[in-house]
Amino acid sequence: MNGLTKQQERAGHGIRLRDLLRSTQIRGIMLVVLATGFCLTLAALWTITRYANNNLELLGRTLAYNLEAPLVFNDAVAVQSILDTLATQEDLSYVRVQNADGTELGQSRNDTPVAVFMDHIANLLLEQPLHMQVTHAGEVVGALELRMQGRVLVQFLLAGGGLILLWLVLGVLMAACVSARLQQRISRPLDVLSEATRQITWSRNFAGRVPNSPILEFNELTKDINKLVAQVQQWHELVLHEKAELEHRADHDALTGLANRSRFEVAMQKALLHAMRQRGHFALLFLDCDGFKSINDSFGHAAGDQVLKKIAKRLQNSLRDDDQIIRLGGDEFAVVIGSIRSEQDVVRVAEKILVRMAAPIFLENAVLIDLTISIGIALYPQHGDNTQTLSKAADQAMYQAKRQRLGYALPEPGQAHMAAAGSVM
Ligand SMILES: Nc1nc2c(ncn2[C@@H]2O[C@H](COP(=O)(O)OP(=O)(O)OP(=O)(O)O)[C@@H](O)[C@H]2O)c(=O)[nH]1
Repeated sequence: MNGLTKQQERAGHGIRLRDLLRSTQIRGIMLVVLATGFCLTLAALWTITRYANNNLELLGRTLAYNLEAPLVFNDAVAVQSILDTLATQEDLSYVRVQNADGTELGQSRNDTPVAVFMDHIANLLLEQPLHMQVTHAGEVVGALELRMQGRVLVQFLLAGGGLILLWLVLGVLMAACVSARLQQRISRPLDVLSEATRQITWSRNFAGRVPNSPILEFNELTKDINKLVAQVQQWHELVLHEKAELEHRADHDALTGLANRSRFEVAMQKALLHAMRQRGHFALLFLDCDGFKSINDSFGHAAGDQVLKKIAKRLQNSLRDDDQIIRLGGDEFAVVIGSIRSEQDVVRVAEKILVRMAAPIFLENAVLIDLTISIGIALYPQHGDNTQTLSKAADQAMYQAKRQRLGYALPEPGQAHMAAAGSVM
């Protein structure tokens, strides 16, 4: 992993688009620069070589014209004088003049190291030495042999090399500029796109959307991603909704919407813990309808269901929001009331419930039902210090209330039998 950036680690081990674009750009521009430099050099070399060869021939003709008279008179001094003058003025490295018999009448040679070096370069490119005859009135009077120095050629090569180097530097600078521009115009929108996608995935914020891109293709991709995110969002919301519904169904009663038996232990533990911490009290009420079976038998199961729903509603209306109402099953309900200060508080609640339950229940088909309920009350810590003992105490009190038609009952302090209805500890 050494040498890899965090983004590379995240993206795996592939090359980044930005780097790929940059290297492709630089390679492309370098290739163009080198190719054009090479072609230009070839064209220029060809031109200069042709020019130099023509120049050599022109020089030969000029010399031949000037040497015509001295050669007719076989005047070696005049020949040498012309050679000295012309060879130093022109770019010549070697000139030799012979008369018609082949006798040498004059010679000029530049032997300096620079001239010798340039001579070698000129020999590579030019067709030399140039041999030329000197004629007079149609007769050959002598011959010339001459070579160019190649100074101009070397100057051209140096200048050309410098230009190519400059061209290369400019090419690299151009590549860097183009690459930076590309990064701005392609990589940045792509970075924005991938960052937004990553944010949505990581934060699971499916309400988020990828912003539009100035590049058409990226924009199409953005639209597709956003469509996909919208679908995922819908799916996610559906899953969340179903999950919530399943969770609700798991601990709620389908008929009344109250918490079901699975919540009873949780509610009791919560109330116990709170009361123990606060050194306070709480109450458990067990409620059971009297003769509910006869309602089912007389009016049908659907009517029984309606009655159970009304009872649940009346219980909710009689209690505070933070009191837990649980349907234990059938016609049995439990109520856990926290923050009880005294027994009178619970008694008042039980009486309030009984008053509400005493009102007749009207069913849809104009059936009127009179229903009574029995309530058993147990208080923490007086009647038990855990769920089991409190449940047992409340249950026994409820049966006591039912048997004696008391409405509600509490266990007597320190006794196995139940307290009488309305008794105060
Ligand atoms: N309609 C309806 N009836 C139910 C439901 N659950 C249980 N029951 C019925 O409720 C009745 C409860 O009967 P019991 O436990 O004998 O209660 P009861 O008739 O009130 O008798 P006591 O409690 O002794 O007064 C049974 O007939 C059950 O079939 C329900 O969800 N809907």
